Amino acid sequence: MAEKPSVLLIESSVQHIDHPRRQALSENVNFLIYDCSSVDEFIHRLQPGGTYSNITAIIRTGWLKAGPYASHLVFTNKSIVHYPPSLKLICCSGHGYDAADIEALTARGIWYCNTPNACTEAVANTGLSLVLESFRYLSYAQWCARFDWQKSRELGTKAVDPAGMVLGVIGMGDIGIAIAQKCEAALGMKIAYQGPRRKPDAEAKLKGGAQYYLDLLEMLSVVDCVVVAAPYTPSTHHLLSQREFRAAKKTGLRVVNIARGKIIDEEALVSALEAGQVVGIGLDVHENEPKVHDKLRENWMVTLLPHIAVCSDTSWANFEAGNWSNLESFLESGKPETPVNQV
Ligand SMILES: O=C(O)C(=O)CO
Repeated sequence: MAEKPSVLLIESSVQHIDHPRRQALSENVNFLIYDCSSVDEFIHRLQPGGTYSNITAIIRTGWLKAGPYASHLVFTNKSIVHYPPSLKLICCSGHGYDAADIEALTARGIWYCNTPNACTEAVANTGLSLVLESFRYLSYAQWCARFDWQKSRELGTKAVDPAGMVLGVIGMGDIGIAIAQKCEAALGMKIAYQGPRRKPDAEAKLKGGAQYYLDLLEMLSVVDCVVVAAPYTPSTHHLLSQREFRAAKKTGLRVVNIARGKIIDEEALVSALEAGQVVGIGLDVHENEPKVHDKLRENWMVTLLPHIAVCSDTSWANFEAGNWSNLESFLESGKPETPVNQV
């Protein structure tokens, strides 16, 4: 009888476990549980004769930012060069895959799968709340309710309702569209978007359509709030910086980021906030996570979250289902369902 393929599970401390499906899979594969205390130990176990030397797949059930192994960058070239020839598939929960070296994996003939759409709803809900926060400063109001009721009275002249205002979405992918739909439907906002190409299909998903801008500065000069929903790549590094904040409308720009922290130059954001070019901020992601910029922490116009846009049991159930579907499809046909690369 042929030996069952070995699958290494990198479990997250936060996860939703579908026991029957996992049990069914364990009849066909031999699950190994990742319990290395460092990347060096992981590399050691990948060597011939090591516990992980003949694995076929790695499944990371939490997304790259979560769980006890968050700092183990096991999908970068430091580890990839040591992967055994048997390894053909990596499945990782989450939407973004900037923390994995896709080029090096492809060159080694290894599929890499994310779980597209598993967390679109969760991240878009967070985007919607941060957009509202950036206009209404409710996290500050909550602080006032707890510690200084009287201070909250100033909000009567400072907070603004977003109905009729323009939201500019950078990156009109699934998550960008979902945020735009929610902000249009719930807050009555008009939608503009920027990206490398016009997306008529996305525009058709919005009742009032959406105005496309190829040029970011042009879009920033007309929007009241900008939400970053683009992937992090070398070309989106510090996409929003001094020059972009200077292009903002004189009434001030609100800035929301649910994508990746390094897309915004945080020093430039702080300067723009201090100069009044930016008048409201909602950040789920930060330039140097888990560090949060001190000047942002201190400012009442800023709502800060610890990269939790994705965190709901709904997302975790979807993550797990997506990973198992990819593994099952790979075992059946040699090709997973949602690879981000072609091998
Ligand atoms: O899924 C991801 O990549 C996230 O960072 C969600 O917040």
